[in-house]
Amino acid sequence: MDSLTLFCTASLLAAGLYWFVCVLGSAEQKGKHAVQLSGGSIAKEKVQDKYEQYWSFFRRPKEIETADKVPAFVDTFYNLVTDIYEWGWGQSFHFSPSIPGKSHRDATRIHEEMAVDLLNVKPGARILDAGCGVGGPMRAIAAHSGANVVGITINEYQVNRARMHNKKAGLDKLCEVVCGNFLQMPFKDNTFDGAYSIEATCHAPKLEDVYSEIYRVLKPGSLYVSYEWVTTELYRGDDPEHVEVIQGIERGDALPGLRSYKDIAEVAEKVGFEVIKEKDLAKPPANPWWTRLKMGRIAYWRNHILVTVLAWLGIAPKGVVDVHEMLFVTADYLTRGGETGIFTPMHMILCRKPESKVASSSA
Ligand SMILES: C=C(CC[C@@H](C)[C@H]1CC[C@H]2C3=CC[C@H]4[C@H](C)[C@@H](O)CC[C@]4(C)[C@H]3CC[C@]12C)C(C)C
Ligand SMILES: C[S@@+](CC[C@H](N)C(=O)[O-])C[C@H]1O[C@@H](n2cnc3c(N)ncnc32)[C@H](O)[C@@H]1O
Repeated sequence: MDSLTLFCTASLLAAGLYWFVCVLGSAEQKGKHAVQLSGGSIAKEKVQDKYEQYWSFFRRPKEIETADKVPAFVDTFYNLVTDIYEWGWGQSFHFSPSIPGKSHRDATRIHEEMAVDLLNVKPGARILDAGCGVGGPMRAIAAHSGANVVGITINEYQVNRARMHNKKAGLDKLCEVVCGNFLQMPFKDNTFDGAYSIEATCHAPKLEDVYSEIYRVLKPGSLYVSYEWVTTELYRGDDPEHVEVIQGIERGDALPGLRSYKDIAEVAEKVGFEVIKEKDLAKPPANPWWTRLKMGRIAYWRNHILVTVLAWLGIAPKGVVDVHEMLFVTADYLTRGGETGIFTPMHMILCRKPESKVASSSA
């Protein structure tokens, strides 16, 4: 081979590699590139062990049922998946109904804005995002409503990512991020003008514990909206296929046990909320939320090759390959959950904390 041919071949290979890794492998909102994949706050050499530890929770299901172990288990999960989510999905870690003619990004934003529109808050209001991830929804909501959003997440790596994104978006004056447990929040009673949670409270071992905390920090008369992950009225506990799909979703998404749609309003009322509205936003005429997952299949294969090569080269931590594989399988269970209609990630509930009762003079 003469030197010109060698030069051209090498240039083509380099351009091809650049395209495969940096263009195809970039995050939807350019938050993360494949070469930057990490295990969150976990040291590179410990990622594989932590992944094994994550799975051990499911080998000993009683452990997950022990409520006090759940936040640590969820924290480990988000160390493992946060970079992959940002890289392969974007900065909003949730689903939304697809909207014909609109991009995933627009459909996501519309779903987020709907939450704050339901809260009916004014610019300058202080609202809570319970389980804020890296803050995709928080930024969309702050920009749309002019409200000050305080987000809380159990995962410190997400706190740092969210703060960095807030600053980059010029929204750090409106958006604040706190590292903490939404089952015991570091906020004073009656201090928020509204609250929302998007696909986050499903991680709570007892819904009552997170709803009562949100109730405590809300000012009387203010509203709370949540998009909940639940099994629907079509789910049958005696159908082995249904059970397999739901268990697959629980294992791949760090869930201590999916709840039935019936439990949501019951718990909200139990902690003191008035339920104003409840609706499965996935029901027709909404278009399927799972088409985005299904359409991504070719990209997942490409991602898997990319992650395997990067781990082999020592650029990505070894355990990332297993985590990616787990997500690959989970995507399939989620799709089956959506297609069969036995599962929804967007059972919406809107509630109000009642106005304080005026003490009667005879009391
Ligand atoms: C609300 C939660 C998370 C919901 C979704 C944001 C994530 C659920 C499954 C995730 C993914 C599955 C497949 C991945 C794919 C194999 C990879 O190449 C790129 C990232 C995925 C698409 C990833 C992205 C995020 C999800 C869709 C839960 C945890 C309560
Ligand atoms: C699927 S993500 C959704 C994030 C965000 N709502 C979004 O839509 O982008 C779930 C979030 O809930 C948070 N979370 C789960 N359990 C928590 C807990 N006990 N305390 C605080 N945050 C928690 C996770 O850390 C993560 O940020």
